[in-house]
Amino acid sequence: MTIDQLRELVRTIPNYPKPGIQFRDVTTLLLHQQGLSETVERLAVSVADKPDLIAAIEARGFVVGAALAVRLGCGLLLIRKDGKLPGETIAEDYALEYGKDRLAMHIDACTIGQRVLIVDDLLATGGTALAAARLVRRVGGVITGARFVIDLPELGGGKALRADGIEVAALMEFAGA
Ligand SMILES: O=P(O)(O)OC[C@H]1O[C@H](OP(=O)(O)OP(=O)(O)O)[C@H](O)[C@@H]1O
Ligand SMILES: Nc1ncnc2[nH]cnc12
Repeated sequence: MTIDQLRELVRTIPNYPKPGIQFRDVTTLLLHQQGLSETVERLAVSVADKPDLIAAIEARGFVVGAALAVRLGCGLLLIRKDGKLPGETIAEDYALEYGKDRLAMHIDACTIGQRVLIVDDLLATGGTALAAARLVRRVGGVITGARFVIDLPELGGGKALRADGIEVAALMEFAGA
């Protein structure tokens, strides 16, 4: 499949969850057998250096992150919305395109020096991915990069991550907020 064909599988829902937001809905891409496997394969070949762990961000990032971890042969670190993990956690607040939230991870999910790739379905302002990077770094993990299915470049997430020294790639872009 071409990138344009993959792009056509992403549905756009206007004014969700708030007026003015063009919601890029990856669930329609996930429904498509070939679209899903092509997405995972394209992400996999974009990773030159296999990390120890993939840090996948709740909720949509879990889907892509888990599939990519199996394909690359690495472990999966779950970054969850605060209050969902049973063990001892650390947490970071962040802002996103349509609100704010708090992410958490188990304090023992990553050891000092482990190499961690951040994975999510979509990059907008970068607030979520940067909060995930802060969590991993707080326990001594090394961020090797970040991968997304979709980038909304006008929201500046790519620039913000690169300014933090994180290597970033996404499979496709959508214009506008
Ligand atoms: O770059 P940012 O501006 O931080 O936005 C990107 C984040 O927003 C979406 O998640 P959302 O918080 O809507 O959660 P969900 O996956 O649980 O629906 C998306 O899946 C990313 O995690
Ligand atoms: N426009 C958007 N569509 C889907 N998920 C998002 N997360 C942040 N902004 C988003």
